[in-house]
Amino acid sequence: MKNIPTLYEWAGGKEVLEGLTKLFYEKVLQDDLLYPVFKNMSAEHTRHVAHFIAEVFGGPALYTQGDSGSHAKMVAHHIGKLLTEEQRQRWIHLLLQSADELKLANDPEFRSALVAYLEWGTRIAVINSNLTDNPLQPEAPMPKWGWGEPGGPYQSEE
Ligand code: HEM
Repeated sequence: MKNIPTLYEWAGGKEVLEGLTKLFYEKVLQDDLLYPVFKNMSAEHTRHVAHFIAEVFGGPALYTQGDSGSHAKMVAHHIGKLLTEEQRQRWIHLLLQSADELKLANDPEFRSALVAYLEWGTRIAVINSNLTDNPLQPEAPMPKWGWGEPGGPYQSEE
């Protein structure tokens, strides 16, 4: 059987993902639709998002251990932000544009897994942005993303 790398390994690891989010948020801050949403983001935001994705993609615990983050803390950042579908689509568009510009792995399998994750993650972010309370318990596990299929429909925590 072939040795299948994690998405993290295939993407190129920590430096590649940090480079991706760095370029991405430079674009975000130039974008009329997203600038108002991100204008107050912290200096660490860019690296934290890279570390979150790295961990979800099967890499080391860069977000939960390195940054003292958790899935619930990440979700908390989106609560009440009232993000729109238009903003979500622009977010994905700029992220994928950054991936192309940086020549991230572009094989169909990797890009399919990446887009699937971004579709899932951004839709969850929009749902959470319309809530007033965090639906996650502090100890909720980090999501894990691999090469395969979602496995079932969205069902709320209620
Ligand atoms: C896969 C999708 C996403 C992931 C993995 C993600 C990840 C994160 C993480 C890890 C943080 C916390 C950063 C920190 O600790 O400093 C955060 C904050 C935030 N995210 Fe997301 N996010 C996603 C989608 C989105 C989308 C689609 C939007 C808006 C269109 C958005 C808007 C924000 C905002 C406004 C914050 C707070 C920024 C601040 O500190 O002012 N996120 N996100």
